[in-house]
Amino acid sequence: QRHKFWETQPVGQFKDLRDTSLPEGPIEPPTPLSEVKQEPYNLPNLYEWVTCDMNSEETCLEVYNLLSNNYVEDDENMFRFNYSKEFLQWALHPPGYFKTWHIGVRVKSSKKLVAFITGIPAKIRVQNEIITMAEVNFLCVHKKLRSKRLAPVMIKEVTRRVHLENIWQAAYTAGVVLPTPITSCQYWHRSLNPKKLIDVGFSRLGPRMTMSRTMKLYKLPDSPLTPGFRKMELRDVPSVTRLLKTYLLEFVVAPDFDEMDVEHWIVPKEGVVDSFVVESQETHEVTDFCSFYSLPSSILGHPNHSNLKAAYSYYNVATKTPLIQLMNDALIVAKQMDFDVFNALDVMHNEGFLKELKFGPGDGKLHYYLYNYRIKSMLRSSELGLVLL
Ligand SMILES: COc1cccc(CC(=N)NC(=O)c2cccnc2OC2CCNCC2)c1
Repeated sequence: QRHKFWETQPVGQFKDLRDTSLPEGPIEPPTPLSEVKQEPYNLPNLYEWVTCDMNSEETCLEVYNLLSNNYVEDDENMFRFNYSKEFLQWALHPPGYFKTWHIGVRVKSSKKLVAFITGIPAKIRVQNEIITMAEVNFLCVHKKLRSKRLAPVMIKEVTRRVHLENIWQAAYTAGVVLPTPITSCQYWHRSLNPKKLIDVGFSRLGPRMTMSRTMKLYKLPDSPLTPGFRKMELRDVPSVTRLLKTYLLEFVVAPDFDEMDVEHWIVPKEGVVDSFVVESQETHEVTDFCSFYSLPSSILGHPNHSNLKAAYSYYNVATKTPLIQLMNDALIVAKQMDFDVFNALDVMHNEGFLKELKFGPGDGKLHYYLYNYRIKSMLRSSELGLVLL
């Protein structure tokens, strides 16, 4: 019964892991567009497909509410991701996006939105191949409709609509192990507001630690320490793009960003994504940058806290400033912006700062997957240069 659905899909199968004769690359060839199923997959009778226009305030609010009440929770069901409306519009409207890849399911009678799944196009390099893929995200089925096998049909429908745009690969993450991860990342948390994190049960007081000792342990300076550290601006896009493109070449799987992508994904958007550059005081060139996105979580059933303000490490490139110093400044500004916690995966060069900057390991893993693309063997998480939202 395990992976009944995934055993039918063009993804690396566990049984193939031993078979090193299988070539790296697409598992199935593209289908002629005329042979791609033209009509949507069948849904159970009571439900209908809908394309969600995220530029519509009303629809965006429906999607926000569905996710806010039914999306991913931590393993102990104490927290649930609470993506903001502005974040969802940012995440789903990158250059070249397709409205038809923002897919909802409504109850025919009540028109209530009860499920959602999305794709966005992205140029991803795998080794030396640059492939236009779909990044699939926000798969959500209302709690009351679980184990009706809706998720497989949602995945088949987004795959069909991706195929109609002549795109044959996808990238996605999950907190569960499916056939077959290209890598599994450990996530790490750096306390910024330890008292609140302990109050809400996100963290626990260490052995032989008092609350005041803990608050002192995580205390940070009031402002960044690196000379020339400032908020990124639109005028920094060319230099940040050069820094990021060069840096990401170090990794086996990474996005191939151009200036339009950097303008969309990295230029600060209030309450959504923040980024900072280090501008050399002598040459005025940008030598480093760091960025993090804002993904709050609802705190479930707590008497006096309802929201956990969390920053998630995004893309960081240090060429002159030590990475540890750059990321310490990221922690300092995140604390200044009243974030409670700063999260990071052990991808790229992150392992180099996690312990030194007092991150603690989370209690789970985030697994990365490619659809219809086989790679020889699993990557080390430090070989991954892709951060999904
Ligand atoms: C603290 O509130 C939570 C609410 C729901 C789930 C989790 C645990 C968890 N699953 N965390 C992650 O997946 C995670 C941990 C560190 C960095 N990025 C992450 O996930 C990102 C990227 C994948 N899509 C969700 C956000 C925590």
